Amino acid sequence: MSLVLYGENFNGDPKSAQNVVLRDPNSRSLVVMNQASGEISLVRQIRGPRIDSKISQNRPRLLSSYLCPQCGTEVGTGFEYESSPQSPESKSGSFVHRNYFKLLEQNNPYRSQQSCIQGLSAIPSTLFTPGYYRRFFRELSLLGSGARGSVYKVEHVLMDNHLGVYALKKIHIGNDLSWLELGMKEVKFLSSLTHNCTNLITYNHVWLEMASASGIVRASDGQDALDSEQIPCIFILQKFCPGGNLEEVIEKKVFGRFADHESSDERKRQFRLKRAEREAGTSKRQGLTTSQLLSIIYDIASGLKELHQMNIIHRDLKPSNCLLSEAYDPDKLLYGEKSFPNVMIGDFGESQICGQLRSATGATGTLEFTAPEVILVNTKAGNMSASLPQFTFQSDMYSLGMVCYFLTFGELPFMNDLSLPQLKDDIKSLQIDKKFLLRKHIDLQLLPIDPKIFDLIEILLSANALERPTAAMVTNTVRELMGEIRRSSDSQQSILSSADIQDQDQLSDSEMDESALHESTSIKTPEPSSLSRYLWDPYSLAISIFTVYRYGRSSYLPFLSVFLLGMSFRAEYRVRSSVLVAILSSVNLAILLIGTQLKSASVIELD
Ligand SMILES: Nc1ncnc2c1ncn2[C@@H]1O[C@H](COP(=O)(O)OP(=O)(O)OP(=O)(O)O)[C@@H](O)[C@H]1O
Repeated sequence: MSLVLYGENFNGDPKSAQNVVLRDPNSRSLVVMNQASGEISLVRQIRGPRIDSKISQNRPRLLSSYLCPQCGTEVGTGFEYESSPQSPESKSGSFVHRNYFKLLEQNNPYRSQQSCIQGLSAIPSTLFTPGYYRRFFRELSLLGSGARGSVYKVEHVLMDNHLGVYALKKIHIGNDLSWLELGMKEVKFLSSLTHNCTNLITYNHVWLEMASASGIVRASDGQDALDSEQIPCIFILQKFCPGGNLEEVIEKKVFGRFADHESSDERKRQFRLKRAEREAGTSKRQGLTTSQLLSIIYDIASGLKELHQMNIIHRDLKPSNCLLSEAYDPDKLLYGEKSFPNVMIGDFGESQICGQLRSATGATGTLEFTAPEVILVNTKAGNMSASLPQFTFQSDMYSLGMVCYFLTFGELPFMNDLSLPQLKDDIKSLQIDKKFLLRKHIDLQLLPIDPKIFDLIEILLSANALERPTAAMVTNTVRELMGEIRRSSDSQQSILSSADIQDQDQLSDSEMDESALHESTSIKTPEPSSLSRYLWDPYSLAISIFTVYRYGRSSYLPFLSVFLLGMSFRAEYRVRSSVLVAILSSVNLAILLIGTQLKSASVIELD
């Protein structure tokens, strides 16, 4: 997609044609590039309709006035620009041209000043872009650190204007071409995602720059050993996901576990809260609901499907590499039309093209999520790449199965603190079947879920790679399951609305899941309220008729009995009135027995 700017500035002379390379609706700014000179300038909207509101209404053309923030002159009154309506960015109102950050790099006046890296022999100095990071970005916070580098939340700043938030991965490569190669591998895969994928993290730009080595090597006294050192780094700018990673969200917000970095006050507060809930009997069952699980599995499988269609094997799929497009709130039921925020797969540092031979180092992704057939046991040094078991699309599907297991139980099927060889043995001998999963789910007293999810986990974690479904098959299965749940909740809702509107108001997501669970297991266990309806109602009717017939108006019992009968037909009193009807029938029975005994005693006396 491209935006073509025309209007006063475009007078038919192609030399003066301008391209909009970035549009930020928040600051009402456009960055425009002169096609002929490659020069970049920033303009801000001062008059006219808001650019985001109009674009979202699918109105392709706008008339606006813009101000040059540098000299303050009003420029381009009457600018019009067009946007392709199918562009995903145009829906959200923001737009970043694919080459925008590259264009900025070319506009960087410091590009030629590379004296500081002349001493480096291995990496050619022409590959560096000194000052680019400091000039165009402001570091907001550290998002996390992985095996190869740290990820920061950064704000893109141009001429003191804030133009969007990004995630920036900084990998210290030192003076080592092999590390550079590894870093570039990630970029190569990221850059093959040319279109905007809903379930894959897209990348914006990559460059090399010298950066502080602070925090990399610490001396024994805890001080930074390389504090003042500047070492070569690879910077990878990518889409920022505000919801954080799936591992933290599941552990902390779904299963209520404490994070390592949580303060002791916060731990105490959460502990007290849980204890109070337990004592008050209000503690909720833990776990995700069926619809939430399906939503996450669908997103990750869709991301994998896209990757596999591009012939790429991810190789390191795990919850910490799955990022959320917005924050998860346990009290929120809907995120747009979904039951969980959109999940995107990131970190392509281990990815490879299908068929490419594995390196002889035998490196795997994170062991717990790695398929048993690609785990190396007793690998001899010098083993040839070709003789090593190779990663496949099916090994990615196994990782998806392990992610599903983690989402369902909040833990993995391996013991903690295993040594590496023990863990490898456990992975190789792992046998997961539906019975085991059902048992575990019951033992952990988690929220009820549709057992078809256990079928899915079982088949994805199959020891035989050929039995595992493809990503496309998983998305189809999940879509069907979602449809079934929707249909069952629709029919349940229509029954409820005709039977009892109040009950319908209280129907929660988890109750819908419970009904789906009963339906699909075909063990038709009636819920308590319907049990009482079928058992108690005819019984209470009979007992009331008997009480009225027996006592007439001579006692208060018939009145009480009719009152309770009426209550038992109201859903919200059904359970309690059943107890009262039971008391009433016991009282009736007692009076009947005492009466019979008194009668027979008086007959004996008379005799
Ligand atoms: N695009 C992003 N948006 C928001 N947060 C991100 C983004 N990318 C990464 N993060 C955060 O930074 C953390 C570190 O990411 P990184 O990919 O470097 O390592 P990792 O996947 O956690 O570990 P490893 O390198 O061992 O695979 C992630 O766990 C995530 O919380």
